[in-house]
Amino acid sequence: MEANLAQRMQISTTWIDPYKFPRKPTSSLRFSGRFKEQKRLQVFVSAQFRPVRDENRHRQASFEVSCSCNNSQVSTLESESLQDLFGEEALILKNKSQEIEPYLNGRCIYLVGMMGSGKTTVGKILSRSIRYSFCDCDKLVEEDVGVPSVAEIFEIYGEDFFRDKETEALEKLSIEHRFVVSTGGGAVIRDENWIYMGKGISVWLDVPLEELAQRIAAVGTKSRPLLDNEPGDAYTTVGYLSSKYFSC
Ligand SMILES: Nc1ncnc2c1ncn2[C@@H]1O[C@H](COP(=O)(O)OP(=O)(O)OP(=O)(O)O)[C@@H](O)[C@H]1O
Ligand SMILES: O=C(O)C1=C[C@@H](O)[C@@H](O)[C@H](O)C1
Repeated sequence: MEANLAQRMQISTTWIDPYKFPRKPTSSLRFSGRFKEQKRLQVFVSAQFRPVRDENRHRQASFEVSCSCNNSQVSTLESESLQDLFGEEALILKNKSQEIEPYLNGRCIYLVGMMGSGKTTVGKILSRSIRYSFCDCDKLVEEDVGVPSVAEIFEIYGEDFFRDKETEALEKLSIEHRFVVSTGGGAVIRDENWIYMGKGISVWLDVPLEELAQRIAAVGTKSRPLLDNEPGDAYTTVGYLSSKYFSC
């Protein structure tokens, strides 16, 4: 943040109950600043440590700071480079995205794909490469509803409510520029969502079923309401949903 802007801010800080916030930050601060009389800008900063293991199974700590403005996540900084995690693939993605950047004219990019297809991973690398902000649509909905996870929103209010909120979030994003948006796995099922996503460019991450099932089985389905409610193993469930959402 520019120094002169920071100087003009009246900063108040509040510790936030991590259980009420979707990202479950280790610690967080809320700043709010008043510019002139009418304009009010709220910036939310959250920080979290994530333990990760490298290929030799050494533990490493990764530190992430993200910043939201008017309930939209506007930037994320991570101490650990995602590029290191995905090596050559990340480099190819970075080079390709820099090639297309001049043709984007600031239009948003919407990543669509099944749960676990890599929308967040790819989105973060892509946004950094083309100097866009990264935004996770599920997180926008969680913040809007004030419930910390998609799974809980489904449980408390049901899927239709979640989908309505998702459509609202996409509508708000549709007037933005320079965002890479990771959409919810099921965002593709509503025609209305395509009208909003059509303002930008949508990219489908089409991952083979076997790979998806492995990724999902690795972390379990507890936090994934749609997958958790389906009978059968990860492969069967992913196959069923994938054909429901993405069969052409
Ligand atoms: N190209 C890749 N190669 C191998 N693993 C990957 C790749 N991309 C993502 N992953 C892994 O797959 C898992 C899911 O990735 P990610 O969270 O990015 O998917 P997503 O589409 O955002 O999922 P969600 O439905 O939770 O939003 C993560 O554990 C991630 O590390
Ligand atoms: O994790 C899940 O099961 C889901 C998350 C959201 O992306 C939703 O869009 C999806 O339909 C279900």
